Amino acid sequence: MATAGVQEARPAPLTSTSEPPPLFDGTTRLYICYYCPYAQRAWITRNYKGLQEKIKLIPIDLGNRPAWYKEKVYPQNKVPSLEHNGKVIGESLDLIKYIDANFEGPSLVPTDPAKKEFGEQLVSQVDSVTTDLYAALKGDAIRQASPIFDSFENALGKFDDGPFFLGQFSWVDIAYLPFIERFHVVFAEVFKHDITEGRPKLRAFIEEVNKIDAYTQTRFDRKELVDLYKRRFLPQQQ
Ligand SMILES: N[C@@H](CCC(=O)N[C@@H](CS)C(=O)NCC(=O)O)C(=O)O
Repeated sequence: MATAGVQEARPAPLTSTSEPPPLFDGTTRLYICYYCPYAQRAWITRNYKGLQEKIKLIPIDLGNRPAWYKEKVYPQNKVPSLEHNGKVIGESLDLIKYIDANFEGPSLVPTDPAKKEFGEQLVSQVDSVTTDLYAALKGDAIRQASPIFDSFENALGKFDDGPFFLGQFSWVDIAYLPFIERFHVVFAEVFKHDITEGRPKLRAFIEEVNKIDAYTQTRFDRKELVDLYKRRFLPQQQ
């Protein structure tokens, strides 16, 4: 298991010339890409539950993907996917819940009905929220994204027994965190705008997640992230 503060070794991504691992040999494998926010959700979940020894990380080079990944592992040809018990499951939001329900480690879904219901509501909105954030990058970014960051601030105020969306750290934080990380960094570096300014709960949230090793192990290099976003979403900023 990774020790606090020590970075777990990151194996080199598999490419079109890499041999497949010995598939369906009983090993549980999580196929990811280091910069993918969806894969990061499953990766944080695996780390938070302390499953570093039980779930092997298999990074894929999406730009030069091995053909066997689509043919033999995951026909949808996306990451993340999880090879477990002779089958392969995908979709990051489903995977958070699947890993939580099928492996040992601290539970990520609270039992309190009010928290459960609010959590389901927040997670059901995450795809449209992130779509709107990416759309904001193409327009008047700060003005368009501000109401979304305000909605995070409001949601973070709903439960007062901790700094996270449902008070204590949960699957909701994992669903939102890879995107909050990316937009926090990109707004700071590209637009010189601190999304936590005037949003103390969002600031506390970011401070607290940065103390969670399961997450910090998965963080993407700040400079590489900005370069990637400039190339992909902000060609006008290059
Ligand atoms: N809805 C999927 C989205 C996964 C996804 O789009 N992953 C991207 C990388 S960030 C991918 O694999 N793209 C490859 C492709 O679309 O060909 C999930 O939540 O798991």
